[in-house]
Amino acid sequence: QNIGAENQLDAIIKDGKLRVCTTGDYKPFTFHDKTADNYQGIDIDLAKSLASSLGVEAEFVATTWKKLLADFTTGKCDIAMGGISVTLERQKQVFFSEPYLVNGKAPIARCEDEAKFQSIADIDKPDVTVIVNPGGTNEKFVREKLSDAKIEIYPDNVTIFRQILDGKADVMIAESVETELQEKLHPGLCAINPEKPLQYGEMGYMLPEGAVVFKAYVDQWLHLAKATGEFDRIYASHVK
Ligand SMILES: O=C(O)C(=O)C[C@]1(C(=O)O)C=C[C@@H](O)C=C1
Repeated sequence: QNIGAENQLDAIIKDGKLRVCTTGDYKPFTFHDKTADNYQGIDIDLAKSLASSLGVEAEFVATTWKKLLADFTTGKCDIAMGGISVTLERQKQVFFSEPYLVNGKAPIARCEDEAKFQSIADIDKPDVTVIVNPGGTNEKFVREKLSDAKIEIYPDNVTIFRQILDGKADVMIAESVETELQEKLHPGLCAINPEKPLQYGEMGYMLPEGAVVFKAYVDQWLHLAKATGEFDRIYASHVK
């Protein structure tokens, strides 16, 4: 259905559901658990909290990093949540909520290589293989910053970290929150300087272009989630 932008909030309430586009491949924000057949993560819990504040159900709509913008701009969902970077390129076609996290791109590698990969220049060498998931800002970053290193595209952002451990690639450059979690999930991998990312980044929720009333609501809900400690509680339950 094509909802007039200014009526988005009313339409969601009337519809009884909040359709949330999410990729399900990005811990700790959005993860599709195949066995349990459900979505888990910081942004999944926050989506449920947003839906509940509206008195509606959250309905998760699967998307991919490649299809995210197309799925969103063709109206497959009301909001997109799950570790999405705010970019000016996307902002030309959509609105973003206020940013809810600041982090940025940082490397992760086998721990024995930590000293070898301290900077972009260290990584950008012909004998270094950088593995990257396609379609998002990780791919954009490595394509812009690396010219000599080998770039290997690997489609599954869930098993991608295992590839480094197995020696199929040397480094991945991802978001610092993610590298800090993945080093815990993969003993042998080390997040490299996550406190000093190689590039500044912010995460936000993707909203329909022009949906000013809905954006005002989401921003206020987010503000309250932060002010009341709900945001921190949800965050801490996924990042131990
Ligand atoms: O495109 C974005 O918004 C993202 O931040 C998503 C993105 C990516 O850049 O590919 C970020 C980190 C994860 O490793 C997976 C997905």
